[in-house]
Amino acid sequence: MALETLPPSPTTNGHTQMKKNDASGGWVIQKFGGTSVGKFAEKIAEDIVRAHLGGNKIAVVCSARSTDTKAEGTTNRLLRAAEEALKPGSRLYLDIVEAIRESHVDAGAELIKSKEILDQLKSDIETECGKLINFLSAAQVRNKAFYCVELVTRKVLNNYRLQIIDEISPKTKDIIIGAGEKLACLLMTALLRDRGVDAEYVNLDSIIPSSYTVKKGLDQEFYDYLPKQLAERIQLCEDRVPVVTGYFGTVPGSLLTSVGRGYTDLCSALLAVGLDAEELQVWKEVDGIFTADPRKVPTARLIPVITPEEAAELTYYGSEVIHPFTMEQVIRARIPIRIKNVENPAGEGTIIFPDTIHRKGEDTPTEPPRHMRLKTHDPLLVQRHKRPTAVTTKNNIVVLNVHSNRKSLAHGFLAEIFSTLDKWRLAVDLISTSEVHVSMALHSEVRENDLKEAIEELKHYGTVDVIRDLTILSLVGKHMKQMVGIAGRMFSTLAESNVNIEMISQGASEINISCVIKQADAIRAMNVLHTKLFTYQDL
Ligand SMILES: Nc1ncnc2c1ncn2[C@@H]1O[C@H](COP(=O)(O)OP(=O)(O)O)[C@@H](O)[C@H]1O
Ligand SMILES: N[C@@H](CC(=O)OP(=O)(O)O)C(=O)O
Repeated sequence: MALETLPPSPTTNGHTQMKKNDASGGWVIQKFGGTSVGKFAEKIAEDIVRAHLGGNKIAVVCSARSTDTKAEGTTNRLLRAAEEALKPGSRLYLDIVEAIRESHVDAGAELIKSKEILDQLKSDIETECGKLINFLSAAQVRNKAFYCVELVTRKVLNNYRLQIIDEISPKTKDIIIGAGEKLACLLMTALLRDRGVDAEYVNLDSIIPSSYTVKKGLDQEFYDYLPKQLAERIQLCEDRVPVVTGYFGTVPGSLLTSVGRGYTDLCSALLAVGLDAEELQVWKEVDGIFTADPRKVPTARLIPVITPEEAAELTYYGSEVIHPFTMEQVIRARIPIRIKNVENPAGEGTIIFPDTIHRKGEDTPTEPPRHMRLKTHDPLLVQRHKRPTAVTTKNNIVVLNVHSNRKSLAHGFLAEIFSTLDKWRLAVDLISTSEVHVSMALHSEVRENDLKEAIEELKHYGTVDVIRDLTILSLVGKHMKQMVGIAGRMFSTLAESNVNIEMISQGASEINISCVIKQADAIRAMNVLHTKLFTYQDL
């Protein structure tokens, strides 16, 4: 019998009464990232989920486990297994799945005291890993068959240059990575039950029926549809705590290509909307959003409240605390998002919610969150001092400078440049232009080959020079548009510290001033700006 259907045991691990999810308060969604599930599962079960029951109804969303870094986590291992399964004859994917199986069984054995629950968990892990191996083996067979057809076709066409398909289809990859969230949630459900919480495993892999189609990408229709589906599924849990796989099936266009890594944040956001939650809590290993990356700037301070626009700018410019798609739907539904630390559950964290001040282009200011009882000293009502909100850096930047050969008019020049970038699927992070000159900063983690091809093509329109090993340094803050001279202070501070500036750009949003500097200067520059521009008495 799978955990999904196992009846709660009334005497589990000495807990005579299983805690129910029957509080009168509204829903709070608690999303836990992979490294938190990997390192602090017990703390999550006891000090966070169990401790919150009683006041609110809780829904838990988990990512795939990472015991050390995300790079070494289950999702990356699964992606490696998928690559291996592509190679005809390779059996390495079996070793990878075995290592994943073993790490989940070991974690269960270490954490779970009830033999009955542990045995059940082990059997569920075996089943899940068995399904995964079958799927990977089938993908390998399919690939071999495709390879044979290619061989025949190319021979017919007199082309003997053979290629093995070197990329697994995005949909197949989605199904493979989904196993990571399923295993993490099976473990978390078992652990919660072991600690006296009546929990139910909720596997979302078929929440989107295969018949569901969208016209183009993940549009608003999809964002309205999925929360309803999720809410319906959660209602079936009645008064058990749902432990939901942050993986939500094969979405139109594929999860990895349409949403990308970090998709479990989006899942929790849509669940919050579907359940009309009081709050979405994203639990991490940092106290919230800081004025700068606390690993790089020791004097960085926690920001109590931040607007979604500011959080989005920080996310795009190197401080990715939550997935950029998380905010829009939740804020639309007037649900606050709170970033909290699993290692410090008592901390207030950072609340992401719009302030009630008019923004340019908007007639009506946003209303405060419906469920928050605002107090007069509430930070949402307190005007912050006029200083930037945060400073951030994004490394591995390459700058392309294109000087026009004046064979086309200025508007044609820009159109040609952008169609080249579009053709090679290159996204520009920052741009600065004059009629005959364009400087563009791109993230260099793009496919090196695409970048090379694009550069060759850009040479048709002018001379191109390429500068590598750069960093985008950005000041972000909603108050900056009223701060006369802030850009001047930013650049003079950098100049005084001998930081050379390669390129400057002020975002259209007016809440971001960015420049490009050498990567070797990045940490020093960020610390200098933080010291000089982030103290109240200074401005
Ligand atoms: N402004 C910022 N505020 C908070 N964290 C930041 C900021 N900029 C960068 N970071 C980094 O983002 C990371 C996010 O938290 P964590 O949960 O540990 O990472 P992950 O989601 O990658 O597992 C932290 O390690 C922190 O150093
Ligand atoms: N496990 C997935 C999804 C995710 O959201 O991860 P995390 O919450 O650990 O960032 C990934 O690594 O992409």
